[in-house]
Amino acid sequence: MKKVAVLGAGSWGTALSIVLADNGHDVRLWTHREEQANIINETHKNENYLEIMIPKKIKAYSNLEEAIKDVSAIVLVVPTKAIREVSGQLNNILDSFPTIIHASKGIEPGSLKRVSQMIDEEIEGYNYEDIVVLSGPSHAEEVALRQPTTVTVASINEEKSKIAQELFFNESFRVYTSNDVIGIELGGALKNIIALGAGISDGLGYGDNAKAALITRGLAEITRLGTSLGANPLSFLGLPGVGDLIVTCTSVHSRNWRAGNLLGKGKNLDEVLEQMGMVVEGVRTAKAAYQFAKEQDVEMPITSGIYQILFNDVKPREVVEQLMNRDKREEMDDLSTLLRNRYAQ
Ligand SMILES: NC(=O)C1=CN([C@@H]2O[C@H](COP(=O)(O)OP(=O)(O)OC[C@H]3O[C@@H](n4cnc5c(N)ncnc54)[C@H](OP(=O)(O)O)[C@@H]3O)[C@@H](O)[C@H]2O)C=CC1
Ligand SMILES: O=C(CO)COP(=O)(O)O
Repeated sequence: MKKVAVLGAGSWGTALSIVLADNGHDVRLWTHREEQANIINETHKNENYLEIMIPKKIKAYSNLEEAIKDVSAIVLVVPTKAIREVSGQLNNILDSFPTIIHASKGIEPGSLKRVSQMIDEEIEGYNYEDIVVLSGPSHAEEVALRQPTTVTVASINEEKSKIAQELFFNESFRVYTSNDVIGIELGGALKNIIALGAGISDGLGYGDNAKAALITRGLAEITRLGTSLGANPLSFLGLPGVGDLIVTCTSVHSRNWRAGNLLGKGKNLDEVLEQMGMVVEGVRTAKAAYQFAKEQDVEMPITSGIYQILFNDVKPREVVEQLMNRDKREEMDDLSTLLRNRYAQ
């Protein structure tokens, strides 16, 4: 049994706490709101985020220092926009270096940093190579019901990814390892943009053909950007790539899909975000990926179209028309060059 602190008591933090508690660990679920910690401890529910009973042995904390005392692992699972703030708070109170596993999916606009890079910048003295990312097709709602789920944990330090695999692995939560931190983080972050697109497509009344096109061509542009940033292209064929694209683009559980669906039905971004009440990571990540694509000189037409819908009030149908009328091309042209170059080395 290990002592583990899960920081972030939203849907995903709660679901991951349940996996850890099922595995016999002493789980401390930290929220930045004292009232929420009291409610969780009294009722064993976290109703705004998940409609399930939380095992009684999971204890909620609102005091960060108490929550992380003597833990061997910290699971950081706040929205990407809060990663720096929470990591900064940790920096002030950590007196040892437990294994840090993050499960957040996003890229920071402006700096274009991935989550592990932000953690590294905020926590002094922590070895970047030891940070672990957990990602994959995993709706919190299904994980909390112990439905079969598969994820990947990646770290440059193999020993750390094995520690994370051991912590979470059980009969309904199968965990693979990888050393491709860049690919695993980018796959999880960038698929949220495509999920917004899939929701928009459904909101416009388009069918399965359009969604399959978005998933497949979305994967192509994720792979283009990802490999230009140093990811292994094969990672995008795995759980945090294709797997997570399927799960978020085809499910009403996905907040990104739901937000896109409302946009497709004619609501504007402010109205959508107000209605959602939970984090929609694809919005900020679309801003970051649009900027990244320009910097890296990588073609990302779907991401660019979604950026135009989100931030420039371009009508979704106009974007669809632009996408369908782009210059004719061979399907695999740049991807085959990319794979040839990589494996010729
Ligand atoms: N839900 C899912 O199925 C999955 C989510 N993820 C990823 O996990 C991350 C978290 O998502 P999820 O749990 O779903 O999000 P939710 O919106 O469900 O919950 C976010 C939680 O973080 C808290 N929070 C927000 N800002 C801060 C802050 N500055 N300090 C401390 N806590 C803060 C929120 O508190 P408050 O209640 O006050 O707003 C809330 O408890 C995202 O990056 C998401 O992409 C990954 C896989 C699956
Ligand atoms: O990442 C997820 C499932 O793997 C959850 O996606 P949403 O944030 O769109 O709900």
